[in-house]
Amino acid sequence: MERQMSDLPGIVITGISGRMGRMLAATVAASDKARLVGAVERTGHDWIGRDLGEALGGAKNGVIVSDDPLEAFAKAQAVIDFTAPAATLEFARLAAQARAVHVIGTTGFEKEQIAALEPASRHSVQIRAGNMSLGVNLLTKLAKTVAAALDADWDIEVVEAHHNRKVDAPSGTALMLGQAAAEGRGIDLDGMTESGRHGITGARKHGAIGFSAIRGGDIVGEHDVIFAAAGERIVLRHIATDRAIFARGALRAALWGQSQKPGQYDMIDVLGI
Ligand SMILES: NC(=O)C1=CN([C@@H]2O[C@H](COP(=O)(O)OP(=O)(O)OC[C@H]3O[C@@H](n4cnc5c(N)ncnc54)[C@H](O)[C@@H]3O)[C@@H](O)[C@H]2O)C=CC1
Ligand SMILES: O=C(O)C1=N[C@H](C(=O)O)C[C@H](O)C1
Repeated sequence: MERQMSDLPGIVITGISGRMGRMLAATVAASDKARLVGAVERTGHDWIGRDLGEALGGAKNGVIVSDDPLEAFAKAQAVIDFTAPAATLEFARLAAQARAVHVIGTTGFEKEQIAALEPASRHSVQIRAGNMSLGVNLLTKLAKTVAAALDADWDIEVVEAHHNRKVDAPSGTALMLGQAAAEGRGIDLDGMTESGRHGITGARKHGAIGFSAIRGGDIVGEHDVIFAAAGERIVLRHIATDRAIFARGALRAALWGQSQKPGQYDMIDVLGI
């Protein structure tokens, strides 16, 4: 029997006017596996109450931009959320109330905020990753493998570059890569991190994992994991040239989440790698 449009999982996108919100709107609209049923922005934004298609500069699509997340989530099977940490904490609670899958792309969380996401995952599927692309998730595996093969005489440095509007550092991806390297080396990343070097810093701490951030122009996202030893260097690199890779990953997660039990997941779970 042919599948009706209304049988497809309904998706709500939060932060709809943002860089990722717009990319997600295009990705869901182009998909034959999901349909857009809601779009959320912060209260006071000038898109609230407007037809999304028109707000994006095209034809009407019948989705009205809302600042009432609970009402929007109640109509959806999944929420795709690339906003800001405080907003995502609230959306986690509301997604759990609506029993909707919550795909979290937001980065820049404090440790306590990550812990505060857990209670909602007892009632909803929560999928969170600092990077939703296949390439970066594969790179975390490689970083872990390389770190496991090398001793602490190989200095590990994570260098990331992003556009000049990015508000958090190190990037969520850099933290994923640093965490993977720490796991490979069998150390706790906390207490073994070096970042923001400036002035007379003293020599590099033996065994530390370093983080550096570049911000400029319209760089979508670039990450190097450098393993540097006396006389040689290994560099693992990912370059994102199109935000569509993150949006496609997020939509894939939203669909995958439809058949999972409540709990916390990441993109490694989704991709099965
Ligand atoms: N995990 C991944 O693969 C990726 C993650 N990101 C992360 O996604 C987040 C957003 O990135 P961009 O789209 O570049 O930022 P952006 O600043 O362009 O968009 C964020 C949007 O969220 C909206 N927003 C903030 N608070 C809100 C609230 N309470 N209710 C509704 N909307 C709210 C803002 O108004 C804005 O439109 C960042 O944390 C970024 O690091 C970005 C790209 C890929
Ligand atoms: O803010 C961005 O743009 C990006 N954020 C994510 C991160 O913090 O790593 C993913 C990607 O690099 C783009």
